[in-house]
Amino acid sequence: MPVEHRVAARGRLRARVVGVVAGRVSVPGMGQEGEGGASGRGRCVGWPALDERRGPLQASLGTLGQWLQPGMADSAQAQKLVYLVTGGCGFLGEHVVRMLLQREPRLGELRVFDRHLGPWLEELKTGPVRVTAIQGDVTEAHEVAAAVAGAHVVIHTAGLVDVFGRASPETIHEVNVQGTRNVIEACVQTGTRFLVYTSSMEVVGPNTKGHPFYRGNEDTLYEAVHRHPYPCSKALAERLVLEANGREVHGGLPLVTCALRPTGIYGEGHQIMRDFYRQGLRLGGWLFRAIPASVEHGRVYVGNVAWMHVLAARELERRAALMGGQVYFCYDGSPYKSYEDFNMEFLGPCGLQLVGARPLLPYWLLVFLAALNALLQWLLRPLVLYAPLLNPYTLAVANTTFTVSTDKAQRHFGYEPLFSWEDSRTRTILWVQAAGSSAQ
Ligand SMILES: NC(=O)C1=CN([C@@H]2O[C@H](COP(=O)(O)OP(=O)(O)OC[C@H]3O[C@@H](n4cnc5c(N)ncnc54)[C@H](O)[C@@H]3O)[C@@H](O)[C@H]2O)C=CC1
Ligand SMILES: CC(C)CCC[C@@H](C)[C@H]1CC[C@H]2[C@@H]3[C@H](O)CC4=CC(=O)CC[C@]4(C)[C@H]3CC[C@]12C
Repeated sequence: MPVEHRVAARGRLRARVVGVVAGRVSVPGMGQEGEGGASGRGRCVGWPALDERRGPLQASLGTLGQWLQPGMADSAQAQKLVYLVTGGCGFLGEHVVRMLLQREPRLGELRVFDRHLGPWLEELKTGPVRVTAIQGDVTEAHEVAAAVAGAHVVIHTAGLVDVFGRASPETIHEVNVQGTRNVIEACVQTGTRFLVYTSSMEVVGPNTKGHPFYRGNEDTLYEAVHRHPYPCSKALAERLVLEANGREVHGGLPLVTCALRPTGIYGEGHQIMRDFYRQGLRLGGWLFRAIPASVEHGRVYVGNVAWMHVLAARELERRAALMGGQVYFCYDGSPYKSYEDFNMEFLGPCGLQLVGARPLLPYWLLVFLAALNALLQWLLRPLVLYAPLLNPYTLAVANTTFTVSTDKAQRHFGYEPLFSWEDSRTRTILWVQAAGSSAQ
């Protein structure tokens, strides 16, 4: 393990740096001109309203020239940048970290900030890029500020992803909303100008009424009403990020922010996929259909989500006027299918079978079982954490069509999926097989 030491950051800020390793840089990406678009707004039932802290420059987005620091365009090729990835050791975060090291030619230093640092960071020891592992908590403003100080770009992907009732609503709110507020304030205090936030499709829906969202885009009208703490927190945090666009940061220049909204992410490291696989193995290779095949669920490969983050972060500087304050769904060529049929694309080749062309249990019984699980969770909470996959919220999400069809990220910053559906599928199958065999 690396030797623990402390570094002084700007002013009186201090960060806990637990390791410095280096990685590799390779192939550059791309980018092209695009046009403007709209961002979505959700409503959380039973949650506090946001502080109305709008930046002074928000209403007056300038021309590209106004956003560039003097000489930036000329020195763009030569300038090496410091990136910070919060949540860099999570499922998505690890892919973002690796993608930056492989595909961001201007990367000079990569800071990986997470509550729990992964041992795989040690692998990144060779190569020209300095990788700084920072163990920290986004809910601690001083830790965030110390990590952000001196960074050019922040990719804020840290979050508490919990739709199963493992964490309290207050904790989810604290990490996802206050954590995001801390990241924004740190950017403002320390002069960091570019912030990419990992939002979620859950910011839009499915809503509490179970309305379908069919091939929707960023401009599709949809009644976004949330009750569950996770989508509420993501919606509030996304709003904070978008409203922070244009705020003046230390040094006088405007903050530029955007939010990326993945649908259900799959790929190497996807815990729920691994859990389904293990459950199937325990049941002798069978899984039982619970949701009608006609309910389509949007899914996106983790490598493409990571690639979209890298491109968005890169292009925020050049296309600030266009991208600032915008939201983008994350999409790729993954087929539209029901949650279970989609999982079978990977679990099938691993030897599992999905039983039933139609759900084996009537829907009312699933609703009853989900409600029973919720009741048991509440009753048992003082004694033990009971958090099964099936609860009223997950059932509603799984049972509501939610698919996106958009090219906004392509138009605004030249995003094209880096991995084809075939590649994404093969990579995921190989990972499921390896993860499954390591569980035996
Ligand atoms: N998994 C999915 O299908 C989707 C995820 N997202 C969003 O993507 C982001 C990443 O999600 P995943 O990688 O799936 O989750 P994950 O749980 O694998 O990763 C989250 C990371 O954040 C870190 N983290 C949590 N609380 C923290 C804190 N207080 N301080 C510092 N680090 C903290 C965790 O240690 C973890 O490494 C989240 O913001 C999530 O809301 C959005 C859409 C879909
Ligand atoms: C047994 C049930 C009938 C099936 C359970 C499946 C569920 C566990 C999952 C179905 C849909 C998933 C969610 C969806 O992909 C959207 C998400 C976006 C996020 O930002 C976080 C994760 C999630 C909420 C994801 C969670 C698991 C499902 C509810």
